[in-house]
Order: sequence, then C-alpha cells, then structure tokens
Amino acid sequence: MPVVRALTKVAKKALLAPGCGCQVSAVAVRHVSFSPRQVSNASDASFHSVSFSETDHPKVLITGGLGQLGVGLAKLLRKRYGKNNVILSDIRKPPTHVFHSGPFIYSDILDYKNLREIVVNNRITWLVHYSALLSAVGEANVALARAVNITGLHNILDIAAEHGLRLFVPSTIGAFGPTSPRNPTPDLCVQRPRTIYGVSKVHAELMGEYYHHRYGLDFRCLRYPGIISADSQPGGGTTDYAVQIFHDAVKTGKFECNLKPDTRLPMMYIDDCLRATLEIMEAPAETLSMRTYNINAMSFTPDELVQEVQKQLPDLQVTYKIDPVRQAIADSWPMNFDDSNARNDWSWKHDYDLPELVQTMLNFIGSESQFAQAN
Ligand SMILES: NC(=O)c1ccc[n+]([C@@H]2O[C@H](COP(=O)([O-])OP(=O)(O)OC[C@H]3O[C@@H](n4cnc5c(N)ncnc54)[C@H](O)[C@@H]3O)[C@@H](O)[C@H]2O)c1
Ligand SMILES: C[C@@H](O)[C@H](N)C(=O)O
Repeated sequence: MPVVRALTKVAKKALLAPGCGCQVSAVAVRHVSFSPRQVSNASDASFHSVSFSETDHPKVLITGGLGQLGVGLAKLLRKRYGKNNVILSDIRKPPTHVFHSGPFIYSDILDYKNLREIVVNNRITWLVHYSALLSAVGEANVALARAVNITGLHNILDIAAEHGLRLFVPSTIGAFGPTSPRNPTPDLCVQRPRTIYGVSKVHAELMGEYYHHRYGLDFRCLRYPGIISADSQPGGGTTDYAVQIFHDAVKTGKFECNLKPDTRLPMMYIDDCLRATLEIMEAPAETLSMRTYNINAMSFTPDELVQEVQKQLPDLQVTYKIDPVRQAIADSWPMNFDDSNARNDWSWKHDYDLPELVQTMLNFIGSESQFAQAN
C-alpha cells in the first residue's frame, strides 16, 4: 500500500537518522533568537502569541490535513477566515477536489526545517496539528507511531514557540486507561493509557501545558471522543466501527462489528467536533481555566447504534466478529466523558445526539449512493 510504504519510509528515515532530535536542536540553536531549547531559566521565558492581532484573520496551517478531520476543518475555517488564509498539509497526495478547494502544501512533520520554512514563508499565526497515527494502527506499528506522534509533536511545539503561534493539538478519550474513572471520566484524574497512541497523547497534553507555563506558548487542546463523519474515512482507530456501519447498512444491508455489542464509548458527530475546535481557538485566553478540555456529545454501544439505525433500515443484518486488539483498547477507555469544564468556561454545547447523528449520516450516505447509481 503506497501510504503505508511512504509512512514507513518516513519513520525509518527519522528513526535511523543519527540523533534526529539533536539535529533539530542544532538548527534551532543556530538560527533562532528565541528557542525553548536555549532558554535556561524560567525568568527568560519570553514567548507570547502576540503576533496574532485579534482584528486580523489568522493564517492557519493544518498538519495531517488529509485524514478524517482535516478537510472538513479547512472548509469551516476557510468560510470564516478566507480561502487563502488556511493551508492544508500532509505527506499524501490530495484528491483533485481537495487540491482545487484551497492552498495545499507537502509537509512532513518529521522534517523540522521544512516545517519552519512553511511557517515563515506563509506568515502562519495558528497551527492545527492533526498528524498522528490512531490507536489501532499505532499498535500495529509502534515505532512509526512513536516517531510521528512524539518526535513530530516536539518539532511542532518548538516551531510554535519560536514563532509565537497559537497551537491546537487534539487529544482523545484514548489518553485515559483502565485505572482512570470510566463512567464518567473527568478532566483531571489518573491517566495511564495502555496504547502508544494514548501514551503519546498524554505526552502531548503535558508538553503543551509545560510549554505554555514555561514559554508562554498559546497551547489549546481538546480531548475528542470517537468522531463520526459521512464524507471522510477514519484512519485506523478503535471507534471506526461507528462510521463503517452507515456505509455498509446503505450499500449492502449487512454489517460485521469488530467490538462487542455492549462496548460503551463516547462519540461525536464531526460538525460538533470541528465547531468545538474553532470555538476553543477563538476563545479569549482569560476564559480558559485549563489548557486541555474533555468535550462530549453522546455515548453509545454498538447494540444501541444498531437499534437506532434499524429504526430507519429495519432489514439491516448485524453480526459480531470481535477484534481482540480493538476490544482490549475499547475496554480500557472512558464510557462517558465529563465535559462540564468546557461547558462552564467557554460555553461548549453539542448539537447532535444519537437520533440526529443517525438521521444525518443516513441522509448523506443514502443520497450519495443514489447519485452514484444514477451516474
Ligand atoms: N478521528 C477521531 O475519531 C479522533 C478522535 C480523537 C482524536 N483525534 C485526533 O485528531 C487528529 C486528526 O485525526 P484524523 O482522524 O483526521 O486522523 P487520520 O488518521 O485520519 O489522519 C492523520 C493524517 O496524518 C498524516 N500523517 C501521518 N504521518 C505524517 C507525517 N509524518 N507528517 C505529516 N502528516 C502525517 C496522515 O497522512 C493522515 O492524513 C489526530 O491527532 C487524532 O489523534 C481524532
Ligand atoms: C478515539 C480516537 O482517538 C480514534 N478514533 C481512535 O479510535 O483511535
């Protein structure tokens, strides 16, 4: 598979490069007057996101933008800030419609110099860091997940701090583990995840908050639930079943579920997720009592989702063939998410519950499939 080959090549390059972290450090120290790697005591902390004036439109770079969430976010942000003020980037080749919808640029987050060139040449003020390997693919390739999710994040943090960017990094329900309270899971509690994905996301939360306190980095982070979207495919996670069921229900009337029928996980429709991202990015700093927030919309089991879909498509046949890796991951994740801090601090509110989600997904996929048959 070309994508897998490209990713493996990138990871090998990063992992085999002698002291790849040190090379990055050398570049930062040589060319940048302020770098987190140079600051030796807290009193020197001097990074502020002052370059962004609230009256101007931000100039946004989205990394890993060709996955499930990036294209939709670019569309939303372009509507608000103008097409040319939002740059999508990835290491993959964009489909034609994405390429023609606004600026796209190649960016490998493991290439620090390339990242810096993009930020400088395009006068970037906000960075949305979406590149990652998700939970199931991460377990299948731990070395690659470690490189992309941890080494890549270090590059992003340094670039953001050096250039005074506002930085958004999503975290996940996967940042919690079996020893966390699971029903509900609050913002602050034990976090001992058992996947490389979860470990890398806890690391991202802590590093982002550390850079915020140490260097004044304007770091903002939301822990997303499993995200459900109709016009983009998930990238290899544990919650992917909740997207696949809609496609299979419409196209074949049959669905094989890889999680047990009673596995409860927090979920959210993509429009709520992207709006939350915009809202936290625009929130005045003084409203944020924390830098990492849970957000939630609904919570359901495969069985409950099937029942809701069968209200519209009663002939849907569902079988269960459990994937032990995904099941073990799901069993260690939150069942319900407590997002009261987000609701109190910056008025977070979801629009979609399970019935609206199911109706919207079936409408979208149904009309797409009718269109395909007619053409
Ligand atoms: N989709 C969800 O349900 C969900 C839930 C919680 C958190 N998140 C987080 O949101 C973000 C976006 O999720 P998504 O579902 O769009 O992910 P995805 O897996 O669909 O897309 C990730 C993208 O990262 C890119 N990428 C991989 N290696 C890269 C590299 N070296 N340089 C640049 N890009 C690289 C891939 O090509 C891919 O397009 C991720 O950080 C993820 O952890 C997603
Ligand atoms: C929940 C989330 O982080 C992603 N969809 C996964 O399952 O890995």
